[in-house]
Amino acid sequence: MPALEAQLAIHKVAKENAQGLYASPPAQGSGWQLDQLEVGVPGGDVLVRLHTHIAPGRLTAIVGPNGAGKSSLLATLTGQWAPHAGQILFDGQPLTRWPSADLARRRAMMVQDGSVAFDFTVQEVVELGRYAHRLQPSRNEAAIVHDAMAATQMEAFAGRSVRSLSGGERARAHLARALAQVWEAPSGDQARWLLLDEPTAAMDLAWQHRTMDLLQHWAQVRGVGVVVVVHDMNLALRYADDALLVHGGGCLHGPVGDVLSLQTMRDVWGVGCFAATAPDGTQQYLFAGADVGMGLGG
Ligand SMILES: Nc1ncnc2c1ncn2[C@@H]1O[C@H](COP(=O)(O)OP(=O)(O)OP(=O)(O)O)[C@@H](O)[C@H]1O
Repeated sequence: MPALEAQLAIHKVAKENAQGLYASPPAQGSGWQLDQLEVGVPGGDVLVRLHTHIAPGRLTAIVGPNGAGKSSLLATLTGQWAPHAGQILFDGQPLTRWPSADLARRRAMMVQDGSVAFDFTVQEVVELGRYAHRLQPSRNEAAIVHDAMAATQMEAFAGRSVRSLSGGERARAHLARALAQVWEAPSGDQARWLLLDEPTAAMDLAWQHRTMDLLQHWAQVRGVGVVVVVHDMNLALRYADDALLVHGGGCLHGPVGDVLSLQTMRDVWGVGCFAATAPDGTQQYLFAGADVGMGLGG
């Protein structure tokens, strides 16, 4: 079995191998250094062990089965949950030493549950993204809010109660809020980050692709680090640079095509899968259903 395939026998190695394909994380620097990190629900068991580095300017897809710990990892990256063990360094400094106001200007989060406590309009929700900048506002505050709504085509909904929106529209409003929060670099050339938990889950096919395309653009052109939880392997294969697969208590982190191999589909999800190449050369998968091996039904 080739070395890569051996590493991707996930269920056999995950518990021992918390490193993945990026087995030697670079020395402290920009981005997220996950140093012998153990993630879990506060007071609960450890769900995932990780030792890796997430670099800015790349789109990293977090993938894995339901309940594997993807949202728990994001909650730990944002500092909402403390790690069970190990530490997180953000731009070389322990996350716990970062003042929350500084962090809020550098990274925006979009959670899975997009419900809001008050009856805010879409514009008010997007303006909330600018709250972190209230002490040092940009000269472009109004334009940023407008442009963030335009980026997700929500200008026409600006005055609508966010509670009245469909699931996909609400997701676009919250994405606009996150974009507004990190629209401009706060100072110098510091990288900004988007940490997004299944932003495309409620979106139709077109918006799934528009959203991932937008995020890829932000990573490639603006140098923003994008960490996004997705369940759609074809979205990950098409738009992500890297995949961080969370499974069986460990993780595999590496170039998306290496991590999300045909073997991974079978080993982790038990789903038969065929590769097809799109006209633009992107590898995509056709799924043959659960536990059917390589047969296409019948
Ligand atoms: N607040 C909580 N209290 C108790 N258990 C929790 C809590 N939040 C999550 N869990 C449990 O921790 C495990 C990991 O949950 P998490 O939401 O991180 O998974 P996930 O990989 O994001 O799953 P999904 O793909 O379904 O969104 C699950 O078994 C879940 O039931």
